[in-house]
Amino acid sequence: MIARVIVDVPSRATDRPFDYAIPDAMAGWVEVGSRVGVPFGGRVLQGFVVGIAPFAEVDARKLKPVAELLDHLPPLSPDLVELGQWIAEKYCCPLTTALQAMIPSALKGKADSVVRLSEDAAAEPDGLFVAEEEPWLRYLRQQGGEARLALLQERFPEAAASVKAAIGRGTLEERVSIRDRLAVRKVLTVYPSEDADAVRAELANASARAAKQREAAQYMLEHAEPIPLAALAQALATTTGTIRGAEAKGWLAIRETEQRRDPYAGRGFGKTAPLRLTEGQQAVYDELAKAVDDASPRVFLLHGVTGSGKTEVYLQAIERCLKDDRQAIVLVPEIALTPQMVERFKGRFGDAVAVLHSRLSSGERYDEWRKIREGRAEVAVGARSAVFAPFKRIGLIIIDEEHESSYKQEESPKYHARDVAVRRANQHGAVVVLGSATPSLESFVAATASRGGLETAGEGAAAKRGASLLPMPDRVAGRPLPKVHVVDMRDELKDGNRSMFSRQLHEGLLRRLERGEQSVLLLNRRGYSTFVMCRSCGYTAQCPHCDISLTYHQKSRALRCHYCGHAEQEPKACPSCESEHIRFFGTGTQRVEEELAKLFPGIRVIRMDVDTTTEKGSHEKWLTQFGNREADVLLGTQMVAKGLDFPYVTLVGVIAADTSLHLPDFRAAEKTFQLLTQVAGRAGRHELPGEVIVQTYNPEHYAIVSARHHDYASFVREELKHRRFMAYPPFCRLILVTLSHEQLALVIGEGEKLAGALRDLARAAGIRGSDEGDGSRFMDVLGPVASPIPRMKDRYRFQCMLKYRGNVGAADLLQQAIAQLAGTNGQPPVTMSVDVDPQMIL
Ligand SMILES: Nc1ncnc2c1ncn2[C@@H]1O[C@H](COP(=O)(O)OP(=O)(O)OP(=O)(O)O)[C@@H](O)[C@H]1O
Ligand SMILES: [Zn+2]
Repeated sequence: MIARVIVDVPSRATDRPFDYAIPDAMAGWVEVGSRVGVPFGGRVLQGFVVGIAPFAEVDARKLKPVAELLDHLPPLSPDLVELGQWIAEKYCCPLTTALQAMIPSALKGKADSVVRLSEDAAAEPDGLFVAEEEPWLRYLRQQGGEARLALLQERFPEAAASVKAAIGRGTLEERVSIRDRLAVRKVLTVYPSEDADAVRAELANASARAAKQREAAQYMLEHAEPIPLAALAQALATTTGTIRGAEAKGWLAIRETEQRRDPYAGRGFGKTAPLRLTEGQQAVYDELAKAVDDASPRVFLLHGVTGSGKTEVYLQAIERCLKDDRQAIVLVPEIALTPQMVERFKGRFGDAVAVLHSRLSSGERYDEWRKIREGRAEVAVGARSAVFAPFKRIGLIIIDEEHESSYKQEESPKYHARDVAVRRANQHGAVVVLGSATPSLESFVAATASRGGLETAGEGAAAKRGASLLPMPDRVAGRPLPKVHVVDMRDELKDGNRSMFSRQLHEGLLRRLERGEQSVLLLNRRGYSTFVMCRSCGYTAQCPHCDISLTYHQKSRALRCHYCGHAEQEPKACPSCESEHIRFFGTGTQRVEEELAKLFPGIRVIRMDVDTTTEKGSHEKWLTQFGNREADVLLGTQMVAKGLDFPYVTLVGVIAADTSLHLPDFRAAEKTFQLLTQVAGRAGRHELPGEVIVQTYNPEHYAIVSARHHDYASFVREELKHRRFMAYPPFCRLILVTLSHEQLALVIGEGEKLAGALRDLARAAGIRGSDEGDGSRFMDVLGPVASPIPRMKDRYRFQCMLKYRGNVGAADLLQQAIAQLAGTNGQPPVTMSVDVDPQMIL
């Protein structure tokens, strides 16, 4: 049999399967999805098996064999391999990049070639046909018979030929060594002897000298439960050596066993019972339950206002799915993976829940992933990549806060978890639930297009099959949505208030302090920067490697570049005019914190932003403290806007609603509306009524007006008008290509060539521009133009944008165009990064 293998070299030239013979010893073990080591270009590389075939496409005698099989259980299943192929095509990336994205990082590791003396050769030096005194052989023996091939070649360049010859004869075996060999944590564990009676008899006769060994044996007889060696030694106040002595006598056994790392070990999750659903919840649940039972792929958009009880509906739908003996995946934004959220799922489904997110160590992630792979979990709760959870029979995939841009991966493969989920659900006959209080326009249009007759690009995730809209317009228990006040900051200035707090917000905070209630303050820092500017000449500090201002960090008194990490000391005088009137500008969370302390002496503030949440577990710690009412104010960036449910929060303040409104991004208004609605939803979720104060310089902007009235429908109506007029998604689709290189002229030249090639290809395929036909099927090639950040890490950046609609095969045309630019090595002379359906146009 033949294995068709994708080697782990992410380049265009190697992006196809290569055939290898499956040795007899591995027959039946090598499957689609297996990870193998294969000889490739003089080395042994890691690869994935993507096909098994009876015959090779090349001369079978020239075929090399698979060198080794790397796992007991294949890390990927055939359906995941197929999903990977779909991702590679749709998002224009090498297949190996797509497959690597599906496995935990502990399994990734760089593959290294290792050589080892074969057993025969080690026993019989003559078999090597190499003089025993050859330095490399001596070295290898000193190393216990094994060394990295690259290291051996580097140390003994003159011996390259004789090493190669030894490999050829098989006296030196070449293997792949991958770090994951260490990924499973093993501990030495003590087991009771299998023949307890014999041990008892011996203990009765043994001399008194081995008292501690007897004690250990006695302990194991009494407890009969395996215990880690170190723990037993500690419990008996003795050494591990003593216990090994008891093992030597046959009184107990010591074995290496795996120790599973459970990130939530030792934390009790109180078991919760299903709540009695409200009428609104029941109606939605009934629809979902029916679809889950049908087991045919469906997509639902659950549009439920904040606090409408979406999570309870998810929980009960999952329960239904598990009863049908199928598994469920729940995706939540990384930021929302708070203990609160995890608790709700663990509380309902206990140990059947595996949790996957980036704040776990890679070992913990690996163990949680294996819990799924080995069938010990039924529900996976996690961020974006949990969409690849290796379940066999998926019945339900839930995407909470489906509008969140963090579902789009920013590095290759640049996939959107929502689209991948819909595809995966099709493979499994599963139901997808997209839940949000503020659905993305793409999903909303897909769910209403069939009824409202809106013509759209029609290829979005939800549009594929036509999503069904499930509304939940009311909060649980008839609680009202909080009242939203909009404060015009221009009036504050006119009335002589120069503070960052309006009089109304100041007053609101004061009242909460008096009443012992809590407040959440949001400073949307995106688009903000705390930059350094000279008041005399207007100089601003720029990164020497990137065209972007440096950001001031007060703690270290340093200026840092957020793109390349460049750091420098805060200047004492302006480097340009030597004036001393140089200072930092902008309103970071740090400054708000200082201002709060000044205005409200004794106020207890928890600040949550990238600077205060880098440490593992810090995010949790802050929220627990706030939940225990150890602080009056929770101040932070976007991360305070999502998913939090605290009963004593009665005031939400938005310090500057405009910061995201004026970004050079066609989604700016949508992002602003979503953020305001989400953060407003944190107030008054329980008995105490809530109030929201939004400060802005644009009180008449429709994003702010609609948020003020909790009016999603009017926002969408207005926003769709703009999108249609500008021909932006969801009325078209986009592909962004960014070209980068150290040489400016080369970037521009290649950009021109790429755009030219694309236009020619489109014309040849009979695809017209947006201004030519009726607009139902077109493709425009925009650019090349300089990227919004035209230089990053000393590389110049230009971009081309494909704007298209209808079935034009844009990704395919792009691949062809890039291939035309490629040199003999298969790569174009500049770096090209492709982003299909970009979320950010930066
Ligand atoms: N059927 C019910 N009966 C009583 N309480 C409920 C019910 N369903 C949900 N709740 C409670 O209502 C509150 C809000 O529910 P939940 O957090 O699920 O809303 P949500 O729609 O997910 O909100 P958001 O989108 O704002 O995060 C929670 O405290 C939850 O325990
Ligand atoms: Zn920089």
